[in-house]
Amino acid sequence: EALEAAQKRWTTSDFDVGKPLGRGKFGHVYIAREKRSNHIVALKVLFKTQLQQSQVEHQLRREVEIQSHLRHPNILRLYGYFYDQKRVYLILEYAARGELYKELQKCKYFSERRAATYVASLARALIYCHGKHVIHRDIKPENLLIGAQGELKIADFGWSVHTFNRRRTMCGTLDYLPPEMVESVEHDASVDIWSLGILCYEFLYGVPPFEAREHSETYKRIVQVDLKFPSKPIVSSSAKDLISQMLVKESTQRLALHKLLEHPWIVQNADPSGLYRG
Ligand SMILES: Cc1cc(Cn2cc(-c3c(Cl)cnc4nc(-c5cn(C)nc5C)[nH]c34)cn2)no1
Repeated sequence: EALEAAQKRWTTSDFDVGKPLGRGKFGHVYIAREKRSNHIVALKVLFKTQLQQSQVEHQLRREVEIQSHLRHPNILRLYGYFYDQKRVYLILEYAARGELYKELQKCKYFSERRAATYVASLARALIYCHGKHVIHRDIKPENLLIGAQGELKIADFGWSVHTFNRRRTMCGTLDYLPPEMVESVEHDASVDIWSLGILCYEFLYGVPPFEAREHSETYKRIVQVDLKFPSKPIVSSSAKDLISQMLVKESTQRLALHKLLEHPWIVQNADPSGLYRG
């Protein structure tokens, strides 16, 4: 429809802009309606001055380039972008049930069925991305949104890269980084498998596995893969087995994503539709 029209020159007058949905480091996200199609979108407004100060323009260009070409039910669509004197605008898919991390904070931790359903849909989205030589590199609750049917949407490809130009820069919060990125050595698509393992642990226990008061402590626990499972909440040994196969220091030994989808814990707990209806 109108939003898909390739290379249309968008301006703010094409939209009725509504309330702010959230704020990030470089700007805000508003709910908006595209006037011609009445399509509801999320309009991400970023300030050029702040982007320039943090030298992230190249990252933003990559985010737009990568996300605009990805088409998957568990990846937030980026329909287009435009800019004016002071701001850059990203026209994004609106996720009607908001941010996953708020849902996780509210529930403290998820049931095994809900966690497995989310992990399976993220694995399918990552298989799709890796098939296009894209690694996300920043899979964490803050970058996940929930669609109208309860489906998970990966957002914010600000740290994603095309694997042929692998970078060594540090990125994202420490908690989710695998050993090879914390030690800033070469990394590949298996970094997303590590982060998905961290996410699965946090879905089930409410905290990431290597959390510590000091950065230096978290760093040590990651490189030593100091993985411990608390006695509470009670979690099945099958779930622990899956997590233990993903959080492996040697990146080539991590469970492959297509193997994850065949793991008994996923097969027995994930809803095949990828929708968690509660
Ligand atoms: C700048 C900046 C802010 C953020 C974080 N952020 C993302 C959203 C967002 C997006 Cl991109 C798409 N759909 C959304 N739907 C919601 C939402 C829906 N409900 C009922 N409540 C909320 C909140 N937020 C969405 C907002 N902020 N990233 O960069």
